[in-house]
Order: sequence, then structure tokens, then C-alpha cells
Amino acid sequence: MNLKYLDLLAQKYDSEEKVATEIINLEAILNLPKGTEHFVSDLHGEYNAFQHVLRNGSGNVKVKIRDLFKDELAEKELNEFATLVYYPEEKLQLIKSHFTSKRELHEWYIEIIERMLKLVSYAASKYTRSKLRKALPKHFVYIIEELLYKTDEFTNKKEYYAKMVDQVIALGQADKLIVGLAYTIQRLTVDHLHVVGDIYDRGPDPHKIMDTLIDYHSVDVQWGNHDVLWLGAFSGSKVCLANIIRICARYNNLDIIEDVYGINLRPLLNLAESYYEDNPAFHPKRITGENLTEQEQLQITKIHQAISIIQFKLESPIIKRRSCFDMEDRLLLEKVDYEKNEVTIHGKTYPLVNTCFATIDPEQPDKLLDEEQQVIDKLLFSIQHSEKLARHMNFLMKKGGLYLQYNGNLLIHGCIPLEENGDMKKMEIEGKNYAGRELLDVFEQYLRHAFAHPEETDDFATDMAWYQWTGENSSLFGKREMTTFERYFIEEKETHKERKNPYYHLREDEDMCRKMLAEFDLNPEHGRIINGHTPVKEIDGENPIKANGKMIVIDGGFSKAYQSTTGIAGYTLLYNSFGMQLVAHQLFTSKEEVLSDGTDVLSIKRLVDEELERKKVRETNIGSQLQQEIANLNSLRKHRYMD
Ligand SMILES: O=P(O)(O)OC[C@H]1O[C@](O)(COP(=O)(O)O)[C@@H](O)[C@@H]1O
Ligand SMILES: [Mn+2]
Repeated sequence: MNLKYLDLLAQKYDSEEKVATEIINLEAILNLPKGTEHFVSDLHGEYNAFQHVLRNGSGNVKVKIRDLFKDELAEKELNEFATLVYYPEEKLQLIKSHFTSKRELHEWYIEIIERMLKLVSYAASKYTRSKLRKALPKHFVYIIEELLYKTDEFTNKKEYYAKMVDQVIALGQADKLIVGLAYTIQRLTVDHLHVVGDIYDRGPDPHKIMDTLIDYHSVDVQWGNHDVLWLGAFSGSKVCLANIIRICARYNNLDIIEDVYGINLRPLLNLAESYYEDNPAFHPKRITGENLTEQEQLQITKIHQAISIIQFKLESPIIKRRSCFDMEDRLLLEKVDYEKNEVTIHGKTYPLVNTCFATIDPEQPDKLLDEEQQVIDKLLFSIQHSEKLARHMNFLMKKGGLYLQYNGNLLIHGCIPLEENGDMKKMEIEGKNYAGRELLDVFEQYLRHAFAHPEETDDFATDMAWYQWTGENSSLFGKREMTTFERYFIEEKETHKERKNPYYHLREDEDMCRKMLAEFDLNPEHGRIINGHTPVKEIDGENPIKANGKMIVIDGGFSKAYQSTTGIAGYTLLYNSFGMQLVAHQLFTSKEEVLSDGTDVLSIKRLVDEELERKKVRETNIGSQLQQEIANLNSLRKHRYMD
């Protein structure tokens, strides 16, 4: 043991008693049941649905309420109470509006505060007091602790407590206390949140999800391809930037760019107005049925075309300067016959429809017009100077990564690129071959490098950020090619198909999953791979639990655009000391409906596994850290206080 380190430790633990107390404390924590992990993925800007799942802990809050109160409350009351815990501010207003006298309200307060305290105490039973204290509303810590630690045997104190609650009510603090307790319950129900990628794109409110995550007590993110697209744009990749704007236009979400992140779209609009007309292939999708005037729709359609063409032009020089990307097939602008209006792909010629090539010079199809160049340069400048985006992207970098080993499981958004025979797929990067975990580590290093150097826009690291979005060997994309061009301009559906990496059928095989776990230094006996990215088509009977439970795919379609394919509204996963449970969520309509009907969106639980013995903190990542701390403290004790 390093003596300098012991000196430092001795400053904090300057007596034998202090060392001993800390060891006892840590040992006790190791023996507590492990905290509940909550996994979500593919949120795609669906803030309201995400909030709901977060607030009800994927049904976990309801389970606890039922455990405690099923004998004393009717179903309707259980639901009402649960709703109060999920949305305390709104539900309080609703409930209070039904009382006609102060007295009634007073009695209700007493009952509810008592019920909430019971629930807090139950939800906190597997945590230390110090952890509970951190979860309590700051202003009420003293009062709540007094109230919590009353025990029924000491009824002589009863009056003291009754008085305390009376005072809280009389001083007009009851609402605040109830709201605080509700959030404490939510927080205690989930110890740690994993977001397995794709926060951004398609839905309207990714920024609100980011704000929620930034404030969340304990969270990590495994980047999705859509998140990396935003990171890439912020890191200086113009082609990533063109993509994010294109997707926002396609889903009628340009206000995320304009209003939320404060990017001026005027120059792009001017360009769009000069060169583009109406075009059905570029009409914005209308998922939520919001109303657009014809004029608005036309404007978005024009912007959508302008930015798509800029995107296609920007792809070309990158493909040409990066032969290791192996993307020459995607030089589609050069494969177009502009006279005949057709394109030849993989040796087959197809007529083009809905083209909008007014800014394309057939001699040099990838050349940006000066106006286009100026537009994209200005956009890049503003996006890199958006304070809000900087905050969100910094958070993604700090809490995120391409994959994560956590409590024995491997969390990864897309895939581990494989060959058909199950070998890890190799990629040559700057003269060296990488595969499997090493490949992902290199990808991540480049991403971090690009992010650290936002002023570089055409270097290898920045181009690699785009490769993560669309390259064949990207662990986030997992497909041979992205057929965006074909889907806009070619009618033949065969050209739209995006061939998936063999991973997506090999992952059904248990041995293959074991091999991948081992590749990431995880124990194949106990570990599992948790995946997002590909919507599980429950509607067609697809099972999210694959390879005998070694592989769990939790993309169930939070994204409204994909719900008709999946048939449900998303999966989430819970992992507590008893094992793992997969929760399938039914359609979430609105918070208002939950508030007024009191019914929760039904969640079906499927037991993935039941641990034979309750898992303890000792067996977790945090447990290993604590054991290391104990070892250090023991050395300190030996060297300083026993010799
Ligand atoms: O349906 P959209 O929004 O046009 O997006 C289709 C594109 O999205 C992708 O599926 C990637 O997004 P996901 O990560 O959500 O699957 C591409 O493979 C595909 O080309
Ligand atoms: Mn994805």
C-alpha cells in the first residue's frame, strides 16, 4: 500500500475509532440488498411517456403501494394514491378542489401524510439512513425524520407527533410536504437509471429529457446512433449537422433547433425558398396530428429538401477521403443520370421520382453552391455556440459511453459487429486492425477526440463521428448501408432495405451471447446483454428475451412513429435484488388521463430471472469499490494504529 495514500487517508480517519466505525459502516452497506436499476432505451424525444415511466418506476411504485395497502384500500383508492405519488402537484389540486370544508381537508392531510410516511419507510427499508436523508426534501428533513422514526410501541410520543403534523397543516406546509414525500418515494424506488441510447430525434422534446437526466440522482447513458449524430454535429461535423436538421424537418420538429437551441434557420429558409417547390416525398410526418397551415407545411417541405441535398453533397468528399469507411457504394449523386432522371445502384437502374436537384451541377454533383456553403457554415457556428446544447452535449459526454459493463451485464445500444460465422468483425483504422471490444474502444476514443476539438471539422476523428451514425462497422448503426437517398427518390422498395449485421440473428444464440460477454470480460454464466435500437415487433410475436435470457432487447417503441410496428409503447427493465423483470408498457395517452381516471397505463411484467438468493450490494460494481475502500482502511488500521 502506497504510504502517501495512507497519509492522506489518515488525515480523514485520524483515530482508530474513526477507522473502525467506517469499516463497520461499509461492511453493513455491503450486506444490504442491491439497489434497483432501471433500464430504458430509445426514448426518441418522447418526454411525457418517459416522465411517466420514470415517475412510476416502471410500475414499481404501484407494487410497493399494493404491498402495503392492499388490505385497507380499495382498487380505486390505491390508484388515486399512486397518481398522487406520480404527479403530486397536479393531483393535489384536483383532490383539494373536491373538499367543501377545511375540516375534511385537514383530516385528509393527516391520513395522507401518514400513508406517505409509511410508504417512504417501506421504500427506504433496504437503504441506509444516510441515503434516505439525501433523498428527503431539504426543508423537511428534520420533521420527516422525527415522524419516520416514531414507533408504535412508544405511544406516549403519539401526541407529540400528532401535534407536529397539525402544525405542518396549520402553517400551510402540508402541500409542500406531500409533494416532497412523493418525490422521495419516486427516488427511493429506483436507485440507478440506465439510458441505453437514442434520446434524440423523431419526438418533440429530447431537450426536456436531457434536463431531467441532468437533475436525476444517479444515471448513465449508452449513446445511441441518434445521440452520436448530435454529438457529431456539436463536435464540428457538418454532415451530422445536416442530418439532425433533416430529421427535425422530416418529423416537424424544427422548433427544437430554432426555439430550444436558439439556432437561426433564416439563412436556410432563404436558400430553400429560392430553389425548392412543394414535393410530397419531403412533407413532414404528422405523428401527433398537430395542425400545420399549408404555408407552414410548404416551408418545412422546402427546408427539408434544401438540407437533404446539402447532406448528400457533404457525404461525398468524406467517402472519398476515407477509403477505410468502404462506402463508395454510397456515392449516389455520382451514379445519377441527370438527363434520364435515373440512378444505377448495385448494377441495376431505377427511375427517380420526386427529385429536387436544382442546386446540383451534373459535372460536379457534390459541389456545394456558395449559398449552401454559407448556410451550413453559419449553422455550424450557431450550433457550436448554443449554450443549452453545450450543456446537454457535455452531459452526454460525461455520463455516456459506447457501452458499459455494470453489475455483470453489458449495456449497449446497437450491436457488436460480427461476421456471419460469429467472429468479431474487423475494421482497419489508420493501418491497424481492430475488432470486438477493442474496436468499440477505438471508436469511443475518436469520438472523445472530436468532441475535444470542435474547431476541426474535416479531420479523421470528426469524420469518424459520422461513421458511427452510418458506417457498416459502427456498433450503433449495425447495418450495411443507410438508404436515405433511395427512400426519398426511388419507388422500388427493394432499394429501401437496410441489411442488418449478422449480429441481429446471431444474438438469438446463447453461446454467441456468452462469447460476446466474455469478449467484454464479463462472466457469461451470470451476465446478460441489454440492447436497444431495433424495435421488437411484439405484434408479430417477437420475443424481447432472447438466447435463453442472455439477451434482452428493450426497444419497444417509446417513439410514436414506431408504435404501429411494435404494437406496444415501449419496454423497460428493472433489476432489483430479486432478479430482473421486463415491463411492457401500453400506450401512454396523456398525463391528464392518468390524473383524472386514476388508472395507470397497464404494465405487464415478465420475470426474466429469479435470483435464488437475494443479491447484495457486495456483488455489485459499487460493492467492489466499497470492498477496496475497506481494504485500504484495514491497511491504515494495521500500519498506523496496530504496529
Ligand atoms: O424512419 P426514419 O425516421 O426515416 O428513419 C429511418 C432511419 O433510421 C434508422 O433506422 C436509424 O434509426 P434507429 O436507430 O431509430 O433505428 C436508419 O437505419 C434508417 O435509415
Ligand atoms: Mn438506434
